[in-house]
Amino acid sequence: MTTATMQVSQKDFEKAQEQLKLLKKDPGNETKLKLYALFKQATEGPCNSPKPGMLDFVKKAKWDAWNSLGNLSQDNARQKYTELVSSLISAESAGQTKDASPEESRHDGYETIIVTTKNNITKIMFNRPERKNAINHQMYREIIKALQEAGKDDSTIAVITGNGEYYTSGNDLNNFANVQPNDMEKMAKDGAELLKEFVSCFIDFPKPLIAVVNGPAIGISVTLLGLCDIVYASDRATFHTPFSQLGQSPEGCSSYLFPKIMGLAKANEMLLFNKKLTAAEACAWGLVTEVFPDGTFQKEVWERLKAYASLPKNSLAVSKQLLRSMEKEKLHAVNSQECEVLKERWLSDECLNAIVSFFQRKSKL
Ligand SMILES: CCCCC/C=C/CC(=O)SCCNC(=O)CCNC(=O)[C@H](O)C(C)(C)COP(=O)(O)OP(=O)(O)OC[C@H]1O[C@@H](n2cnc3c(N)ncnc32)[C@H](O)[C@@H]1OP(=O)(O)O
Repeated sequence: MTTATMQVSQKDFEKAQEQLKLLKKDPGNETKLKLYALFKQATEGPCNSPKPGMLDFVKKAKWDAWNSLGNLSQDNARQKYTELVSSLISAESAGQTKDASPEESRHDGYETIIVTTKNNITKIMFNRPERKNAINHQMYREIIKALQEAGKDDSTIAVITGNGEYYTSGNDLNNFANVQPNDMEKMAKDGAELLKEFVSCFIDFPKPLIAVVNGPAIGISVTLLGLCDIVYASDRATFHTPFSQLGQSPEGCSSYLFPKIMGLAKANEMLLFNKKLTAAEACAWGLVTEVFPDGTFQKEVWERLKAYASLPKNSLAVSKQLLRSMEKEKLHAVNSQECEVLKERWLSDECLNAIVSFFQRKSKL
């Protein structure tokens, strides 16, 4: 194609301006700035107005966009403007013929969790409903992998939830079963390392992380809520950290975060004395953001999350990181210390007796 045939007439340029007014969807600020700059260049030539002050954000963004076109000729600017409008019109009419809502894509390679992405949300769902979503070693590792991937994918937010009746019943007590006496120390050491890595992923997660607590939550699944950015709960959910009952000790940075969230007196009732909270209590104590009736829980929460996930992704990520950065070092230190204490706890008679008792069907929470 020669330059002559590529050239756009004044009439085409004017037609493009009319077509632009017919767009149904806002093309977004970046595209609007590009259109503005090309229009100015096409009609007035290279940027000739004085640079606005730093605090005049809108004028400065417009000026920057126009100025960035340098000495682009008016003909070329008209051409680019017309092409841009035409691509927006085509994209919109293609979008109208397709299903408006994007498909949910399922991520491969997971057995104990289901990982999907839709509407800029990556959802990580505990998926052992027949075991009340108890977290075995494989599930810890798969959640680590899923969080690492979600941290880097295109999603704006990530959500953790449970499949079925429970959110999760916490650590799978089978993680401690069938260990030969000679292997006990290794079991405790490996367990502490895995736990430390697992909790670190929550501390370091770079985007908003939201817990959608669909039912009862026990143990580590409750402590981790302190590391989530928002916690939505069904009114059927309960929150139970039975550490002393199990001869264990708090993890998930709860020994530091729970007193900050709910005050020391309340945290002590949960973390020392096994107090199980209703969803309403957990909300009043600051652990839960909002409680929804179970009948409308999924609909209300996902509608809200869809709206949140359409907010500017980078702004959300940097803001989350800013909020977390103040505490990050401290949280990693707390995590290390909690894992060290638990390593000893798992070798204690108090813990072993509680586990034997569970498997002999003598105790249930
Ligand atoms: C790397 C290691 C890191 C370790 C980090 C440490 C974390 C600490 C914690 O998370 S502490 C919390 C530990 N969790 C528990 O103690 C819960 C134990 N489970 C129960 O008390 C009950 O199962 C229940 C109250 C959750 C549910 O009771 P219900 O009667 O409604 O249902 P069942 O008991 O019949 O459950 C169905 C089957 O699922 C098995 N199961 C449920 N939860 C767990 C679990 N956490 N660990 C192991 N197994 C669990 C239950 O045994 C049933 O199995 P069965 O059908 O074979 O009998």
